[in-house]
Amino acid sequence: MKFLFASDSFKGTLSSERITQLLEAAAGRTFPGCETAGVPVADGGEGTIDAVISALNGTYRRLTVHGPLMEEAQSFYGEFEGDSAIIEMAAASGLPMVPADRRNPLNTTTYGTGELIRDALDRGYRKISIAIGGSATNDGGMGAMRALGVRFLDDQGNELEGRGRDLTRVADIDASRMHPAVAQAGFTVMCDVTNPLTGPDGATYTFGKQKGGTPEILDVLEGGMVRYAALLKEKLGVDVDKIPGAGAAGGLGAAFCVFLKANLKSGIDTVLDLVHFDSLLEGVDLVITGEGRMDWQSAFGKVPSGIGKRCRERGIPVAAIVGGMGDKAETIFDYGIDSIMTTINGSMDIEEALERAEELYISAADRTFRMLKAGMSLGRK
Ligand SMILES: Nc1ncnc2c1ncn2[C@@H]1O[C@H](COP(=O)(O)OP(=O)(O)O)[C@@H](O)[C@H]1O
Ligand SMILES: O=C(O)[C@H](O)COP(=O)(O)O
Repeated sequence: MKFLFASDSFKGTLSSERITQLLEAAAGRTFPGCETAGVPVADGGEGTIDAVISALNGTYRRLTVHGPLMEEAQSFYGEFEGDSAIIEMAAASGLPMVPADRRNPLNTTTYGTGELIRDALDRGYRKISIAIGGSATNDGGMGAMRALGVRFLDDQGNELEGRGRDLTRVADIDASRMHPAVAQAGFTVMCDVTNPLTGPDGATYTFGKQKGGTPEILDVLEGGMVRYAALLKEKLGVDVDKIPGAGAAGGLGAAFCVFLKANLKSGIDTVLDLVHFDSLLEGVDLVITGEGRMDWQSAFGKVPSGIGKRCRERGIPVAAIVGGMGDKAETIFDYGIDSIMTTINGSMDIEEALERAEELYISAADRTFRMLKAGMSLGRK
């Protein structure tokens, strides 16, 4: 019996690596002597640098940047031998960095992510991967581009800060003062979702609510984002609106396409390739994956859908252990995931679930393995 563990982190509560440790212990309790392997994975959101640094022996560079509300924030990116670096936008502009009562995508900015890129360029890195997702922002990437020298102007010629609310004001773009090293560098962008920039499946209406957007705020931001997309097309000649991934991280994907001439890739597929996931599947009987919350968004390129796709191609069953389930979580059954177990095991509010994350995960892991063991005896009589 061989199990492979490859779960996304549970945002803000459990890292991918910790989940692997908990699964290894639980597997041994129900299947003593079973063979297990684990690999940290991520899809572009929080935890992507950790997964890639552990797979490729990178090191962390730590620095101070501006967080999502322009506050001072400690951040980091990953450095590798040669001239490669990996940046995770969630490490500078991520949702957990904003206290719940201050979350409002009109006010947040990706400026800090631009500062990370600027630092990497200044230190000579020219092959830069940027993982995007898990953001607190819906600014179309204006903040990040401003940190790299692009000026976004209102109809009076005043420079805008590059927060979400500026999407409704931006009337002109001046990219002439872009950091000179941008032109010498190659950027690969790892998106955690495949959503377009605008529309019902776009950045604002899909992910704006979790960033604190009320229906009224989302309507304002969507109006601004439509305007912004038209301006990018008019001033820079690039039509990003329908590119898959342009809507990742509140439209940061779109800005990277336009200003950095970046290729947008699936974050999970890129990470799975980097950790040689396909070869890890050799001889595996069952894979366990998961994420903090599984819902209809999970099929848009998140960890479970990426893992499910590769396992289904090889006929390997996949069980998911997730914190909670939301709307249409069962859609994931069409993407190679065979079952979903939640860690929340009784009536409790989300705060309690987050506080007791590890204990609840252990219980769910034990229940999962017991269920698998029971399933193995089916048809034996
Ligand atoms: N231990 C947990 N138990 C229940 N829900 C959790 C837990 N950890 C995170 N979550 C929920 O998961 C949500 C984030 O989803 P997750 O799948 O981890 O991130 P992402 O969608 O960025 O990949 C959080 O808003 C939180 O409500
Ligand atoms: O808006 C974003 O940051 C993402 O691309 C999706 O966010 P999530 O991974 O935090 O749900």
